[in-house]
Amino acid sequence: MAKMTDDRELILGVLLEITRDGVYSHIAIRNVLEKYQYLDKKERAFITRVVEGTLERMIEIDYIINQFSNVKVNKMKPVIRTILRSAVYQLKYMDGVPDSAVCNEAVKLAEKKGFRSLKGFVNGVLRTIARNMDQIRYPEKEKNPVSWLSIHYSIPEWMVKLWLSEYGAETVEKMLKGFLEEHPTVIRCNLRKQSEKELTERLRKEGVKVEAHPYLSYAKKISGYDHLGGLESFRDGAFQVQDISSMLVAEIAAPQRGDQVIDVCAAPGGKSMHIADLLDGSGMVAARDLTEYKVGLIEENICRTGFQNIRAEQKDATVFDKDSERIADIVIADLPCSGLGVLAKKTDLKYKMTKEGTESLAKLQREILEVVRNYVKEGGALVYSTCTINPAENLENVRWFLDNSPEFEAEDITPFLCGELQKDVKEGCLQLLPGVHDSDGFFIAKFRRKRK
Ligand SMILES: C[S@@+](CC[C@H](N)C(=O)[O-])C[C@H]1O[C@@H](n2cnc3c(N)ncnc32)[C@H](O)[C@@H]1O
Repeated sequence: MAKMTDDRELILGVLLEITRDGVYSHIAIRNVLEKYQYLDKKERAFITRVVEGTLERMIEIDYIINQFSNVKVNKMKPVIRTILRSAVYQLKYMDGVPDSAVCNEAVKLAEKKGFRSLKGFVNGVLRTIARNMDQIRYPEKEKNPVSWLSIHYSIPEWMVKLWLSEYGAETVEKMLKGFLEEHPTVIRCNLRKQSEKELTERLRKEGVKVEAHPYLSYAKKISGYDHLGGLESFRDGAFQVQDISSMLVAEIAAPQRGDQVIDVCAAPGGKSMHIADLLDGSGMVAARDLTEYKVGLIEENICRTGFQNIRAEQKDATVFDKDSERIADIVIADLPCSGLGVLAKKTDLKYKMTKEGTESLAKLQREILEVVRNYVKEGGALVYSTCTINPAENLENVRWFLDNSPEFEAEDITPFLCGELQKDVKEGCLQLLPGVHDSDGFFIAKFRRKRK
């Protein structure tokens, strides 16, 4: 039992780092699991599940707490608020943990953290919630769809409104459900290292379950392994973890032997490595990013695969690089964005991103596009992509770009896609939606510099 208390204290620490101190959830979770390597598999899984689940369901959890507590969540001390949140997650979503244990452990933890005087409060709120879990009053779906969707799927109201106006209620609900579903790991076979068939056989020998992905033959869904670092095939660089949506960028870029490619925002290097692979040892990919740290991440990936036709460079994409003027057959602009298409993977992002944040990112994207279009040679291509489902960062930016860049024309990406995706191409571009497509939310457009 003492061990469980320790786990809950670790959970509290991680959640505070994320919600109070602004640390990214994947980093906070990775740090704690690395620091406490002696924890067994079950404890590690418990910590990960409670942290991620609490973040995933935090809007609903706060709504429940507010219904039964006189002190509202936003008035509580961060430690108490966080203890209550993770306890309510366990009460509502983890059948395997008895309610009494959840309440007792939360009370003990409050005392251990110096809140002896609030033990009664924590106990009272949690026991009332445990008793009334079936009696919670939610907003009515028909009368107040925005609140209902927001609370039911724990998505901020401003995001629900944004998507309702663009995609309609039925699609939005599919998307929100999609964010909460578990997704298998998707990998890309490094074709230069082996065929997809050879990789599948190798992975199966290592005990991994491998399934085909419907959108691309060399993409696979894998499961049933402990951790990636434990697989020799991964350490050898036989494959790359990459969502299918990201793989489509290189497919749509369609590099030809000997092409010069500049990827202006490349870290950690997924799309650059993919293009280097498709170039089959020829040409060159300049994989750039802003900081030394990010460039280091690209270098690690280059090292792992051993590819020779790619180099990492530290360059600010908003600053014009004279040496790159009109030299690229392909420029990849996979730009910093609000990330609203990957909320399933980045559980804390929905609380950190704001409407204003999306607006300034849309501006930054325009600023970068204005600079990097100059690197595309005559007849060359510029591929623009984001991992968001915010129209202002996607189709609206495409329209803006075409209006302001008469030397470019839109290129229809339909021929580069499988039949299932071709029907979703709009104005030559593809908007993938989580829960609707078998992928993250993602956007891809392609422009070509006209020949004179
Ligand atoms: C969407 S991520 C790129 C993901 C990458 N293309 C891949 O497939 O692995 C956007 C990247 O833009 C970088 N970035 C942000 N501002 C930048 C700038 N001014 N110049 C260059 N890179 C920038 C970020 O560091 C981040 O790595």
